[in-house]
Amino acid sequence: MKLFTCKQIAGIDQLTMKLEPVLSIDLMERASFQIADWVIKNINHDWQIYLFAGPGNNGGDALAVARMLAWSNLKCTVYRIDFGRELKGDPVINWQRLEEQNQVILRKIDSEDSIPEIPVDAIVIDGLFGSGLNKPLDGLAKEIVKQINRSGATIISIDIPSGLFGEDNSKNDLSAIIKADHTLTFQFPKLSFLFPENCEFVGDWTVLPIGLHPNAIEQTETPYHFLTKKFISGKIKPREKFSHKGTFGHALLIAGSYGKMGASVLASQACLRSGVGLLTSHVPQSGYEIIQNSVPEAMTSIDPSETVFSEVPDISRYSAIGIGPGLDKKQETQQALKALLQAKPSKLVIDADALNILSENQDWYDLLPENAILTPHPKEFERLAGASFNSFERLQKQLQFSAKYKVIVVCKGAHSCITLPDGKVFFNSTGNPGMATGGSGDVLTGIILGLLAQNYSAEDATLIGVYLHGMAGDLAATEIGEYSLIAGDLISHLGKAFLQLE
Ligand SMILES: NC(=O)C1=CN([C@@H]2O[C@H](COP(=O)(O)OP(=O)(O)OC[C@H]3O[C@@H](n4cnc5c(N)ncnc54)[C@H](OP(=O)(O)O)[C@@H]3O)[C@@H](O)[C@H]2O)[C@H](O)CC1
Ligand SMILES: [K+]
Repeated sequence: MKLFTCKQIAGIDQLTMKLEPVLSIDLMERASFQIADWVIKNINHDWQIYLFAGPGNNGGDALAVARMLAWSNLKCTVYRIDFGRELKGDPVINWQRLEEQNQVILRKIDSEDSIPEIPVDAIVIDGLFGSGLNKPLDGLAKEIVKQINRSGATIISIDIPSGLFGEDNSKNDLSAIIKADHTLTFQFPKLSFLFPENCEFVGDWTVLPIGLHPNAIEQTETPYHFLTKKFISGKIKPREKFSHKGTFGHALLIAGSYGKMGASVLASQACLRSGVGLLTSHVPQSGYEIIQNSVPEAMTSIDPSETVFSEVPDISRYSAIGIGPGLDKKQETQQALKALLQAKPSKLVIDADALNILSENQDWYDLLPENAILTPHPKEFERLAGASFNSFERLQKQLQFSAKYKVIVVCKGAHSCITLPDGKVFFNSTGNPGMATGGSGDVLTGIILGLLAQNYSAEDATLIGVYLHGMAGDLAATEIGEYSLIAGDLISHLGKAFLQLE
């Protein structure tokens, strides 16, 4: 699914009105109906509903929602912020319709004294400001937001929590943003919803389709995408009847050191469960028995060192290479990593300690092969590319890094963010907090490696791998919950995840 900036969404609205055609008031009615329908299905009908309406179309939505909730006899009071300016456009029509309906209590807020006290067992519907916010909230608007946040009531935001920008909140006043329990957003999630620091404002979010015109969406260019099941399913290649293990590639995994062999075991198992034909796991001598016993399906390549990776094996036989999990950062490992990069492997995944070694040797970045896949978590990315003030700034750094070194970067987390050298950005839609546990990243490396070896392009191996990894986590969580989830559960649910994509 494409993701757009708020400005672009306004453009898509305009195009929809022209192409469908539909009047703006009717588009507002359609959008508001979706909100009202969700509210009616999801809230306790005995509770008082406080609707807050701002001066623009977000406020217009709130007014229409109030009228629709009254059809179902819900107890609604509308508070319309009054900056002393006349309402304009569609909100005027919706105000008049509410007056005519005469079933909803209508109040205006024109000073701090007129801001209501809101009881805890109330529902607040926040239609103060939406995608048309043009500066941080202050004055009366900020006071209303603070009062709503203080109330402890259940807050449902229309389209976007009031005060939050759809993209960059680096310069925003964070004390002047609604902290919603639920955000009901129109047609597309906004970029800022995907950044962890905004979770306290956005709460749980739901996308409500409002029938924006497919041609308008198609015509509007964007670098931002949200991974969907349909998109990923379309990338999975069927396994042909006459294929054999040679058809599905031979992966080399360089992982594990004395005391950290679990990383090699997990990544090896995940690689095999991702459909690779053959896997060779390169391990130090002390890891030989461990890997043979734990992953009998894998072949082994044994390093001369007893404890760490110290020498690159002949890489010519392998279709893809993965390096990093559990490697440690000993001097001989650092030199061996450099030698591997100098050998210019054509398909490479780099994770964990291999990334940490790189960040301590930044002059090696130029050795990175084109389309190498780097899978840092935010801290590892910070070591690679420097600190960022927030996730939006980090995304800009990530894009620069991908473009400069022509590599794919996966910044792992909730909604893992993937950047490509051509400037495209993909946010993942699968996964859950249960996956924040040791070994989860090793599993991802194994999956991506397995797909790369099967001759998926670096881009596809990354997108499918990230999505599958999260999906396996979601399937595991439905069976055992998030608390008890461990990395091994991701591997044992990979099969079911693949089945869902067929
Ligand atoms: N496709 C869709 O998503 C649809 C969305 N709809 C809804 O429309 C809003 C966007 O509506 P818009 O009128 O563009 O914007 P807002 O309602 O967010 O607010 C604009 C007004 O607010 C004033 N403003 C902006 N920032 C501030 C501020 N910091 N302090 C005070 N006032 C502010 C602005 O006034 P200016 O004079 O400054 O321009 C405007 O008066 C979207 O979010 C959806 O809810 C449609 O209903 C259906 C299609
Ligand atoms: K809002």
